Amino acid sequence: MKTALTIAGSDSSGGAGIQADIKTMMANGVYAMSAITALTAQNTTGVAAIQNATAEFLGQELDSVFNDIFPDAIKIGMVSESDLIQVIAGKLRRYKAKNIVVDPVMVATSGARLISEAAVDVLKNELFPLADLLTPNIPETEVLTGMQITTAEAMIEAARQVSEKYHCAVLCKGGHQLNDANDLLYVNGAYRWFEGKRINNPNTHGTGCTLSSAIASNLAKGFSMEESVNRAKDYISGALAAMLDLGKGSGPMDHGFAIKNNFTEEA
Ligand SMILES: Nc1ncnc2c1ncn2[C@@H]1O[C@H](COP(=O)(O)OP(=O)(O)O)[C@@H](O)[C@H]1O
Ligand SMILES: Cc1ncc(COP(=O)(O)OP(=O)(O)O)c(N)n1
Repeated sequence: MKTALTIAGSDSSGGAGIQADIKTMMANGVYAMSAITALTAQNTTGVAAIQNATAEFLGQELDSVFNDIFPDAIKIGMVSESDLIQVIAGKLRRYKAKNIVVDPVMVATSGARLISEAAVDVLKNELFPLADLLTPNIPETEVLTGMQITTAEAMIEAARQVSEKYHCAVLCKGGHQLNDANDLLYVNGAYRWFEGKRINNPNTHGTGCTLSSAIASNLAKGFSMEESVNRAKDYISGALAAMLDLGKGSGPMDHGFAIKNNFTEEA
């Protein structure tokens, strides 16, 4: 069985972060492992508190995973402080990690800031150069380029700039702002649109986490970057279309929609 590791924060309400990643990886047929960067006290209405792991402990989590079950792909999500980012970068280099997907999580849809101002530069300088794929949404792409992105052309130009600067593929997600649910992949000097029909579901908590871990799962299984994105788009569309409705705010998706079977039947 292929394996994937998520390095991210825990979401106590289970819709984003580590919990979304593990559910997604399982539904996409890979063995899921985790290194937790932070605990968040969070639900569908917002983030009440954040407790970061220490850099030393995060390092021990990563050593424990890499020295035993080597991950075929890695997804990196919320990492809020510079020292944690530096530990991750050091371990990825040391263990020669491959198929690295970095979701540059900055602000939750609920409005909570999930990375300190100071850590954004460390993320760019230390982690981005190790990534095979970056998956910023439009506000994150604006922070990374200093551009204002209001058109499809601006999305292409911004993705080009990020891809050339960090020598990796970039998937700029239009889900929250532009163009239906069309995302733009910029890879090796060329771009391709991945078109998604916008699903009229107000419950989109954890969409970014879910997409990036679905892509990592498919890279772990040996699919190309383009096919991994294609399959991940199909998966997230299915999870949104299942119309789960939980919580008082923007609720989670049904990550298990594709694996409903005898074990999920109710009495
Ligand atoms: N209502 C929707 N219908 C279909 N796809 C969506 C919808 N909202 C987001 N997506 C898709 O979910 C993925 C995550 O995008 P996005 O929500 O922008 O990420 P983030 O959570 O990082 O802001 C993208 O592929 C995006 O196109
Ligand atoms: C612990 C944790 N990590 C990441 C996020 C952000 O999730 P994301 O999928 O980018 O988007 P929203 O959930 O904000 O739609 C989070 N909330 N918590």
